[in-house]
Amino acid sequence: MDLIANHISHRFGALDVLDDVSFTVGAGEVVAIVGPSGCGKSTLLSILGGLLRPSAGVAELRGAPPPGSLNPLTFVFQDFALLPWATVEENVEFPLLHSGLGTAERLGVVDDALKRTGLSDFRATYPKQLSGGMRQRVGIARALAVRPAILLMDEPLSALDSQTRELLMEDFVRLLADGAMSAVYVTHNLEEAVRLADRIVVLSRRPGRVREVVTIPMTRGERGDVNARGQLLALQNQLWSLIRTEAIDAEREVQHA
Ligand SMILES: Nc1ncnc2c1ncn2[C@@H]1O[C@H](COP(=O)(O)OP(=O)(O)OP(=O)(O)O)[C@@H](O)[C@H]1O
Repeated sequence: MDLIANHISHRFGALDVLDDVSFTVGAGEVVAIVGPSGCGKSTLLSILGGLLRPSAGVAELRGAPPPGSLNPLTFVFQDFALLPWATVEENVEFPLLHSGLGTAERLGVVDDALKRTGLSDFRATYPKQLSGGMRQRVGIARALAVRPAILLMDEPLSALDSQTRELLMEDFVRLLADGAMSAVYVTHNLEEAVRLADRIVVLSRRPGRVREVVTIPMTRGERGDVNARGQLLALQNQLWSLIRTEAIDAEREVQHA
């Protein structure tokens, strides 16, 4: 299933946020969106996920969802967005409650999502008893439970310390390895972008326009190798040189706002 951003523009009142943004996320592909603060990355993700109607253009899905998919698109948020009064298992089951699945099938799906995220031993635990990294794993398990074609991720690792971030990046690489799911990955972190994405859409300062699309010429597996570090760093520098000047301007603008 492909996700297509087709000439998307958006304004909030008098504020022009996105200007004629187009790209395609093919089946099994991971596309990162980077750009200066406030350039419209989260707004674009909301439009792609159908939470927000763009002022112009359209976000389209093409092709059939994977078998058994309950929802072709699902979000993973920076703040995890878990239900604090519910256990890990109940949090993961939550999006399935009105899915029409029978209890046995529902619990099977939950088991599978918990297994894939290494949470099987924590099913009866409450979010407040878990570390940030484990909470985000619950957020990911809940997203997987609807068997999505495409994960929409908004800074999913930014609330975590660097070691936990590294471990979760490895989790993402594993989860995405079979090419069954695609992802759109919004991040400020260029290291995450070059480690995880197949292509990186670089947006300009607000109103965000597609400035460049950078393709990463290595498989995700190859990027885990120590010998790939130099090449990844060079790609990160290439991205930073594309957004540096505008990031400084955007920062000044935020400080004076
Ligand atoms: N609901 C809204 N109403 C009005 N303005 C909004 C709304 N949501 C976002 N904005 C404004 O739109 C602009 C783009 O916001 P958005 O959060 O999409 O940018 P971003 O690139 O994700 O930002 P950051 O990098 O800081 O996370 C900002 O100036 C923001 O203040």
